[in-house]
Parts: sequence; C-alpha cells; structure tokens
Amino acid sequence: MTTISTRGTTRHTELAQWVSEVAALTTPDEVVWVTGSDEEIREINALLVQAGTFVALAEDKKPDSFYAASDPDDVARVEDRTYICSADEKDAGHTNNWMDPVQMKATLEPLFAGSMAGRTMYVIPFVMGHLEADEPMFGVEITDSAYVVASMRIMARVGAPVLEKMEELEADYVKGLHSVGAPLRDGDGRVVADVPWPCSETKYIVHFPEERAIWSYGSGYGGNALLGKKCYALRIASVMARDNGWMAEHMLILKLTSPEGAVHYIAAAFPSACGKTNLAMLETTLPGWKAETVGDDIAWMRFGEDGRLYAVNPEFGLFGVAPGTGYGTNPNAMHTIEAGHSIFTNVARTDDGDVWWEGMTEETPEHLIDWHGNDWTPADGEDGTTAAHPNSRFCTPIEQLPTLAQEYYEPNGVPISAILFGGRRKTTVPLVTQARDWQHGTFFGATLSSETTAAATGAVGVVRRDPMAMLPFIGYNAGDYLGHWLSTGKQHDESKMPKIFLVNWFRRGEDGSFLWPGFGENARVLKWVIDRLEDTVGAEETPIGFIPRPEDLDVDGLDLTPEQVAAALAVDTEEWREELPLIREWFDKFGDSLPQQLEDEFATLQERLG
Ligand SMILES: Nc1nc2c(ncn2[C@@H]2O[C@H](COP(=O)(O)OP(=O)(O)OP(=O)(O)O)[C@@H](O)[C@H]2O)c(=O)[nH]1
Ligand SMILES: O=C([O-])CC(=O)C(=O)O
Ligand SMILES: [Mn+2]
Repeated sequence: MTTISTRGTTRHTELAQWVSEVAALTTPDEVVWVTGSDEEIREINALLVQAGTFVALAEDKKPDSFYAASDPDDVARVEDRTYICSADEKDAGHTNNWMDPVQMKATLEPLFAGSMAGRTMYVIPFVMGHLEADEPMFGVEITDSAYVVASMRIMARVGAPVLEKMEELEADYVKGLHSVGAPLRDGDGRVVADVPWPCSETKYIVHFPEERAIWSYGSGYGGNALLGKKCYALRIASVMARDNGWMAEHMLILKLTSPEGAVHYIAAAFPSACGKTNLAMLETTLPGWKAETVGDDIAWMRFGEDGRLYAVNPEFGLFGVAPGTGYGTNPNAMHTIEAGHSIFTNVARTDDGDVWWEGMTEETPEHLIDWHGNDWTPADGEDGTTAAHPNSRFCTPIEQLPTLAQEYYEPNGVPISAILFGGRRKTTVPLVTQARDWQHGTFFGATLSSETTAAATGAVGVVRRDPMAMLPFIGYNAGDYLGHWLSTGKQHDESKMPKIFLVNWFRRGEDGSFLWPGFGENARVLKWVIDRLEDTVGAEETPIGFIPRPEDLDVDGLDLTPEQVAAALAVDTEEWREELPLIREWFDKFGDSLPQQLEDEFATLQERLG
C-alpha cells in the first residue's frame, strides 16, 4: 500500500482514527489538516485560480475576492437526493426521503471508494456557534474540494484553535464526509483530467441522525457541500435539539431599537430565497428606529435561567442570494461584499473585473460575461434570460457587515420577543397577522406555505406547505417536530415566550404588482409587532388572527393610497375558505403523527370562517 503524505495531525484519538479510515476508503494523494491561517488560504485561493475554479476579481473593485462558475447541473440544493437515514423509517416522517442506514452505507461506500484519487483530502475542524460556548458545537468536514475549504473558512469558525479545543476535551463532534465524486484516476490507475468544477451526475446528501453524521457525494454547491450549514446546523441539529430540549430553526435574528431606546430581538423563518437575509439587514425607513443584524439564516434557541428563549447565530459568514441584492434594496449587503474577502458563484462579470447580477443596479451594463462564461448584452435579456443564475450567491464574512450587532458575539445569544413566519404568497395571506397564543402560532408555522424558488432544483412558483420554513431541513419526523414546538410552549411560562406573527411581503394586486413595497418599509410592520408586544397599539380580531386596522400601521410618508394599504392587510374570507382543503390535504399526509392540538386549531379556523 502506498503511504499518503500528510500535512498536520491531531491528538484527538478518535478523530485521528476516523480520518485514517476515510483516507483508506477514498485514497487521496495527500491529507491536509486545515489550520485556517491567512497563508494557508492564500495558497488555497491560488490553487483554485490555477485550476480554473476561481477567477480573481479586480483588487480595486472587490479586494481578495473570487468568482466561480459551477457546473450548470450543480447550482442549488437537491432535495430529491437528500436523505434522512434514521434507524427507524417512521423517524424520518413523510417529508423526508429515507433509506435504511445499513443499506445506504452499502450504496455509498462503493461511491466513496477511491473517490478522492489524485486529489487532496482536506480535514476542516469547525465549530458552529462560539468556541467559548458552555458546550461548543464541534464538527469536522472532510472534503476533496478546495472550493469548499475556502467557503467553509468564511461560513464557520474553522482551524487550529477549534482543533486544539476539541483535543483538550476529546470532544464529540458531527462527522461530515464530502466528496465531489470526481477522482483523477480511473479504475485502472490512468490519469483523468480535472475540470474547473468537478462534480458527479450521481448525487447523495445523506444524514445519519442517530450517529450525528453526514455523507455528501457528487455536488460542490452551497447547501449540498458546506456541511456546517443546512446539513449540520439544521438537519442534524434539529435532532439534537429535540433530544435536548432546544430548537434549531431556519431563522434570521434581528435587533430593533425604538426611538425611546427599547431593544427587542426578533427571529423570523422564511423559506429559502424569501427574504431572510434582506430583513436581517434592513435599513429602516422609520425615523429614530435602528435595526442591527444578529443572524441571517439559522437560529439555535435555548431557554435561559430567566425562562426566556435565547437565540444564537451559529454561522460566521453570509451565503446570500445575489439577484435582487442592490444599493436600493439591501445597501448593507452591498457594503459587506465591497469589503472583499468574498466568493461569488454563478453571478455575471463586468469588463472591469467586477461582478454583476440582476437587481444590483438600475441599469444593466452594456456588456457582461454571463454565468455560463458567454458574452452577454442587454438584448440577450429581452427573452427573460438572466446573466446571473437566479440562485447565484455571495459568500462573505459576517464581520464585514456594517449593521452587525455587538450581541452577535454573545455566546448565549439574545432573548427573542417575537417570531415571524413568512412565505411568498401572491394571494390570501395578509401583510401581517398576530397569533392568539403559542399554539395558534405553531399552527401558523405548521401550515406555512410559499411559492417555490430557485434555491432548490425543481419547478419554481408552485405553492407548497413549508412548516416553519423547515420542510427541506427537519432531520426527523415532521409530526414529531411540530409536537416539539407545542411541548416547548407547554413546558415554559407562556408569558415569557415569544409572540408569533405571520407575514407576507409578496402579496400581489390584480395587475400582478406587489401590494407592499417591502424591504426597508417592512420596518413599519415590525413597529406594529413591537407595539403589540408592548400593548400600545390596536388590532382587529379576524377569523385568522389579529390584523392591524389601517390606523394601527404607521404609513407616514409611505407612497401608498389607503386602498392599497387596506388591500395588503385584507382578510378575504373567500380566499381563506379555499385554503382550508389545502391545509386538510397537507395535514392528512402526517397520518397519526399530527399533534391533536393542530387538528383543534384547524377546526377552530374552519368554524371561524363559517
Ligand atoms: N418584493 C420583495 N422582495 C423581497 C423582499 N425581501 C427580499 N426580497 C427578494 O427575495 C429574494 C431572496 O431574498 P433573501 O433575503 O436573499 O432570501 P433568504 O430567505 O435569505 O434566502 P436563503 O439564503 O436561500 O435562505 C431576493 O431576490 C430579494 O430581493 C421584500 O420585502 N419584498
Ligand atoms: O443551502 C443553500 O444552498 C443556500 C441556502 O441558504 C438555502 O437554500 O436555503
Ligand atoms: Mn439568505
């Protein structure tokens, strides 16, 4: 047997054992332990440029930043290739793909066998959340993708300090194994040429919840390959959270300070590409109000000794949807990427070495290189073809965000006053509705619906139920997950629990245009939410919950007619009656795992709608 050259080592005996087992299976040429140093990342970026994966952007535009174009078939999360392999099928529930773990490993092992031949195997020790947390949440990702190393270094705290702490504690950690599935030697040992974006037609994104392990094969893209993010921080962590009485949620965390200096922290769950990053960085249009960011995608929430629910953002970077992000809509995201040290995937490029995407500027540049690498002029966009892929992304350090709240660094997080659920609905769902109580709010979350987006492969614009915006991310039985929400409410003092609201920035008028201007103007809705918490504003009780009367919403200086505001807030009983059979159909899919309290809420809604 040939020996594999190795850079780095560990005193963590169990980790050393796992790494050598994986190396024996995947047969890389070299094993490199990622330290996270600046020198190391310069080397990795240079390697990626040499391989054609990265194109360096102009230093005077985006310093220390790179452009990457993926394989056109590897542009988003692949939900149909994503599995929860619990020992018992029932624990995966109806919302997940399942295979018996033993059978799945028998399927995957032959794929991973020799899959890293000719490549470097990187070992990335990382921690989600703070290294100084009472119980640091460790992970190790083994990957044969240098692009993943460069991205993980932005998205999570990685490297030598993490490994040292793991060694000190001989700590448990989540095992993430990732291969792009493109070995550089074939079965007969012949050399295979590399390509800029190696991946495989065969893709598997597999979770073994009981083992706290992830095996990801065949994709190099975002949520499929950066295993700390959706795979660990949501799918595996949701199982840990169920077992240990906390919550792992697909939520942004926002700090709001009123003109009087009152501080509130709000968490919000919207499905992928439905506005979390934008709301997390909102520039409020309301005089005297200040908004700051704690998190933009994932919230881990635990109860404090005072009985309140505290949220931390376990991530270290932002992996944001590029299209639609511009100086008009999200100037803070623009300032974050201008600071450089970022990776842009599947965006378009300008002639002066910068990046561009639809919605960044009002005017489209005269000439671009599109995400396929072809020349592109505005005429090419006349048929709706875009220069940037709709799910193109920026990957950027969160510490560069001008609105980052100091509390981001608080290992125990911030106490949450309100939770918003929201989705993309052209009809039916009003701008904002307050739930009567935690159980009713859980019903809001359980029946949350949204039109599908480009963040996952598959049809776009189809309404689907997306409970708590977690449909693709619940690592166990969705009925049990809803039960966990309900019992969390039961076990704690409801007066200290966050109040729950449903929002919809995406309702449209008869002419097809948005009824609500959204973005910075969403601060007006947040103000109503906070005033409700403080009991200083009115509402009207409707069959679906509490809605602001037109006079309850601060629309000072807003360029909308009273009729337009009323249309955004309207509860159309007829539309809601049409919603009932859709909710019924959704609930029926749960079989006997649907908690009775949600059936009760459904019956109440039905009754109130008459
Ligand atoms: N009309 C309208 N569009 C919005 C609003 N907020 C966000 N968007 C658009 O929705 C798209 C996705 O927004 P993001 O904030 O990136 O969504 P996200 O929830 O963070 O998405 P993931 O990162 O995939 O989880 C972008 O094109 C935004 O411009 C809003 O208030 N109104
Ligand atoms: O995970 C990804 O690839 C991107 C993302 O944030 C999402 O889809 O929610
Ligand atoms: Mn986002």
